[in-house]
Amino acid sequence: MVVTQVLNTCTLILTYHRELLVSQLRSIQCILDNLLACSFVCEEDVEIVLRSATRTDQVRKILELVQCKGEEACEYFIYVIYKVRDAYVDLQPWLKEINYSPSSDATALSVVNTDPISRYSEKLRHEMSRDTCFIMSYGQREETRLEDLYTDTQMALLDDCNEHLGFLGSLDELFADQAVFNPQGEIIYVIGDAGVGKSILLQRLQNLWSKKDLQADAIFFFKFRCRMFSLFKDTDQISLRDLLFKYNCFPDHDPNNEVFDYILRFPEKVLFTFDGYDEIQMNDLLNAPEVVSPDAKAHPVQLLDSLLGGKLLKGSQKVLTARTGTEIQSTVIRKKVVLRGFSPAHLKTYISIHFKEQEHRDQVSVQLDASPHLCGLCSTPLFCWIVLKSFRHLHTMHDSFHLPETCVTLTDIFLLLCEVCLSRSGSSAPSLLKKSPRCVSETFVAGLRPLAAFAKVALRGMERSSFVYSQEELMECGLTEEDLTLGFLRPVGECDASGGPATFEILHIILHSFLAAFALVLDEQAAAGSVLKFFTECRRKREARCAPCLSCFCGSSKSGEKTLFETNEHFQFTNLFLCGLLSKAHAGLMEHLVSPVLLRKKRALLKSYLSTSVKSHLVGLPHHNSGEGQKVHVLPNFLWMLRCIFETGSRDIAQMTAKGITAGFIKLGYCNVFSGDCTALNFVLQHRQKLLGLDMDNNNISDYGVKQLRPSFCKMTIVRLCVNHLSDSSVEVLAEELCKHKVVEVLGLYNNYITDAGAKLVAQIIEECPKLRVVKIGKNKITAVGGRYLASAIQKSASIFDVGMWGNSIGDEGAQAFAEALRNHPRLTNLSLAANGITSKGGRCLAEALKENSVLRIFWLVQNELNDDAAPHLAELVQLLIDAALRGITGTTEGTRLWMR
Ligand SMILES: Nc1ncnc2c1ncn2[C@@H]1O[C@H](COP(=O)(O)OP(=O)(O)OP(=O)(O)O)[C@@H](O)[C@H]1O
Repeated sequence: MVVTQVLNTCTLILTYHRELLVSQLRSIQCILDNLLACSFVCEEDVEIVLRSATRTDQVRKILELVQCKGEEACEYFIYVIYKVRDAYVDLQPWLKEINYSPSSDATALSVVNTDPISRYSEKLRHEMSRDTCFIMSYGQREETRLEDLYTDTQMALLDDCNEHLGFLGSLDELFADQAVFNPQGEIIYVIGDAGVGKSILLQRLQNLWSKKDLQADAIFFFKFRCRMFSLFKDTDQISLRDLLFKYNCFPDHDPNNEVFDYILRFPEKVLFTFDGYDEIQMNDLLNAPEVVSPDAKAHPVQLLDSLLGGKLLKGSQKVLTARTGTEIQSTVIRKKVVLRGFSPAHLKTYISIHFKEQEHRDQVSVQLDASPHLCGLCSTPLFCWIVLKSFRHLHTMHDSFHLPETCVTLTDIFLLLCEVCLSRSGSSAPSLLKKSPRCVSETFVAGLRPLAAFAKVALRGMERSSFVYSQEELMECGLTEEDLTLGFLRPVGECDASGGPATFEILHIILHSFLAAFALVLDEQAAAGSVLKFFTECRRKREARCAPCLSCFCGSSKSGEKTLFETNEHFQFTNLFLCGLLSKAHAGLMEHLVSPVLLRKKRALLKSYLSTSVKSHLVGLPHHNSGEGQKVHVLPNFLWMLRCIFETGSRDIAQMTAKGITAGFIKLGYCNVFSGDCTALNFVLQHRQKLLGLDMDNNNISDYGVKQLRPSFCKMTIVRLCVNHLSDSSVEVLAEELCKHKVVEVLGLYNNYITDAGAKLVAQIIEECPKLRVVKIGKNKITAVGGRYLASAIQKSASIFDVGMWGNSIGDEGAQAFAEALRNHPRLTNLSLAANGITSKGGRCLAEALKENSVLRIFWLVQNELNDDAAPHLAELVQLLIDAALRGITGTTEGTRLWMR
């Protein structure tokens, strides 16, 4: 401070702090540019400075120069350091130390930021804005702006055990501390099913950052698609610098490597996005040592591994996306977000963004409302996009186009997409006056040549697990230049690592799978049996899969054998579409494209394969006995089997599967079941004669899924739908069905969005279903009103024995109602009223009621607002209970201690 007062002129300040400035001042060019622009120095001065060999000498020269020019030049020198913060980050503490505040003379002068770091940041923003402002659309003819079409989706936060922690309110919250379960971890891990919008979410982040609208402290943003890493040869070796600059953008005018140095010094200012980690392919390279030096050359996958594992650029911010089910080491994860697709409200918004005309909005909404199954499919943004796009296109082309109805399959949706692409070939803009009748088979027959060629391309890619094609390869498969604009492909500039000719990929990986399936069906040359090649591949991979992992990122592979990391979902999708294309429902169309005899042969082969594998799968499932009878926890492959069976539409196989489930209780918990899958499940369960328990906890079935399961509830003894985003409208369906059939024994609805209206319906189920023993309805949105309905129903029920109400807000009024229910209840043994906002008033009522209850054994009251007032009353009853969990009582009196016993 004393020094600052003495050194009251900038000239003296520079003299006094010369040593520090010489050692810390970087970005010489920016200082020189500004001194020159304001005429404090001339061109010749600049030349003299730049002639010095080292940076430190250059700084010395500059200091001499400005001090020679006088006080004004010295102050301007400091002012530049003050204004261009990013470039002179090291000197910011020094400015504080000297208490610098610019004079009005200095602020009258302008400062231009010509610092390489800021310039590079600007360049990155500019290129990122250009690359991210459009959303994928059909072909290269039509483009939609991201900001016009982007709609929020449900982004759920998970903890390290995959327990639901609520939703993200906005994308900015992605970087907030909320739900961080491992502060040492650096990766924000975003997972979700195929087509749920992971890539679009990253695109949105990139676009926001490019416009400086993202609340993340990042000067640089590097985006990578994991798919690009499969384009490198095994022998390729590159440096981290090349990985960053060659595959994003190159820093101009940076002779002293300042940008890269900055990145190494301040990795926390760098944000990375890596899209599609499930597509990373592992190979022998992974046994090579990890990369720890930023100067070393290594295979790009190793660099990726080291970046993700924090061995390189430790402290950088990283968002990684992958398909659900892709496991990575939890120690590197900071927080986890799972994308759940569109909620009904999002869907409405998306429809209104898509259609400007009210008439179209209404038509689509009416058609969707009539089909919960289609709505379920449309909760996945990709499927929704196809459905709405197809509607718009086909509606303008043809007289009366309706969306597919009740039993729409994924094959139907992708056939629609192909129809749209093919109907665009050679067609002029659709005219409102000249609408033609729609004939699907005609469109496909007319477009068969390009369709078969695209299918061939897709099959090739699928066989070699590489999804990027050169124009040459496309031509080899029979495509013409004109075909490329049909809409099946999109260019992928960023994968063009070597600056070579353009490369392309199929619009979306699921369309890729669909086209590969089409190729298998169309192929008249290969043996009919080869149609099953990807089923075999999936089985092989299932059997071979052992701890798949990147070397340091996911633990090391012990076997040393060539292990594949990628999920085999694209094969599973190909199989699924194969089932659809060979189904009887599509025979009418396919017979126009392939010989009917061959088609029948392939169908028979597929059917026989499916039957055999369903049988062996079901026999092989691990059964175990539980209090609720024989139970079987199905494996994820079971879900794919159900999906395939549904696509075939084969009642025989569905019947056989239903019979093959010998256990009385199947667990499909944490199986990633989404609402669209419920139709497939229902398709099989319809054929089941015997009663069945079904545990679907922790999935994403939503109200649409429950509606799809409606016909199956008649045989369900156990209905567990906890953590599934259900609202009261699901409970309406349940109440109708369960009360009609009265076989239900266990009802699990924990952690959904059920309100008092839903609670009233659950109360009806309790009253009307005489076998109902267990009801779990905790963590919903039930208040005293709903609490009273439930308590009154429980009071009347002679069968109910276990009730979980934890985490609602029934308060004292609700507690009073439960107290009444407890009084002399003949069977209620377990009750949880924890975390319900109950105070001592409610506690005293419960205590009084307990005096007249001799059966309650487990009673949870933790996390309420009881205090010592209630304690003595309840305490004397503790002895009666086996496990009275009554913590949460405040106060330190004798009563409390008694109570805590
Ligand atoms: N939030 C969104 N708003 C509007 N449209 C979306 C949104 N998310 C996805 N879409 C639509 O769905 C399509 C597929 O999304 P995207 O490619 O991001 O899915 P994904 O989860 O990355 O799929 P995959 O795992 O199969 O690669 C997008 O091209 C877009 O048309």
